[in-house]
Amino acid sequence: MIEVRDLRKEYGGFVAVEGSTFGVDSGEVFGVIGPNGAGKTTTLKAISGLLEPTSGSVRIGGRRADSRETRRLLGFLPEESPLYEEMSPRSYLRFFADLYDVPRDAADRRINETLDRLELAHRDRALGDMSKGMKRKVAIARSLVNDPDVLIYDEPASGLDPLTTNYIIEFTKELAAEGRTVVFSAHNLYHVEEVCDRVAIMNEGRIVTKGPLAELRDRYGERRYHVFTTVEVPDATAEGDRYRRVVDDVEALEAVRADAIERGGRLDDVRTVEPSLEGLFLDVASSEDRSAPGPTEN
Ligand SMILES: Nc1ncnc2c1ncn2[C@@H]1O[C@H](COP(=O)(O)OP(=O)(O)OP(=O)(O)O)[C@@H](O)[C@H]1O
Repeated sequence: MIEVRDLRKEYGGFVAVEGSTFGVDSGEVFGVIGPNGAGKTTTLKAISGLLEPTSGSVRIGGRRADSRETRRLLGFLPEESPLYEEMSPRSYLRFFADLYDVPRDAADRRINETLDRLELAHRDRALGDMSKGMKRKVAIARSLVNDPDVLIYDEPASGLDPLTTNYIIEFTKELAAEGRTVVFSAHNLYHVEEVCDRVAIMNEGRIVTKGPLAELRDRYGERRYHVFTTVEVPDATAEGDRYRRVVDDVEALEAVRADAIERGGRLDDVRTVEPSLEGLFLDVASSEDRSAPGPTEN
């Protein structure tokens, strides 16, 4: 659905994005993650046809990102979305539906449905009097007025309280489950972990790695085992009436079991702890420093 090839964007002489290549399949949720200034917004704006690449190409459904046809099937949620403060959500959304030539009846139906799904009350109150979370929901509703197949969401839940953040993440999942393709940027890695099928990790304008999260975890993250025993074993910490030892592999786990039996106890429980994306990101960044691995294919 989305094909980004060798994307490069310079601002003046400054290279903000360089050599970005990736594809996003129809119905997929793809995360672009990385620290501030990594080039996420620039990438998302280029996909949305709002920024012309210095070189390279972006194609959506086989067409140029900045073509009229593409614009009709795309919904963009900017990182900061200034709303017209004196307008109500309803009049604001009608205004954008008009820009897309959505017939008034269909527009009103869609606006009501979307605001219902987003549980947004006070549809006729001025936007200026609304909370940050409510405004973000209106901006999300705006990205849906043309019923787009492709959604490009720049930090959709940034700076919101945990409840609203969770709500927006769940809503994004629903949009993907309806078959829409979603490209999503975040620097809070927890959000990405919740929603994305695959991710590209960016740093200083380049994609340092990309792929399914599980694969990136296998490549970079370390899985650990938390082993619980009924008796004290070396290097274990007491936890209630049990002892816990953290090990890296199955061999070490077996050794803890043997230690427990030797001391007259037994293995009580084992929990596998997957590395968090946060840890994974640090691993990728540090292996970049050491060996600068090239980006992998899709
Ligand atoms: N219009 C511009 N003119 C000059 N430099 C720019 C412009 N827009 C972005 N940059 C620079 O390009 C780099 C990438 O910016 P971009 O906004 O794409 O990063 P980002 O990963 O989205 O960061 P953040 O998480 O802070 O939003 C940054 O160093 C930024 O300062």
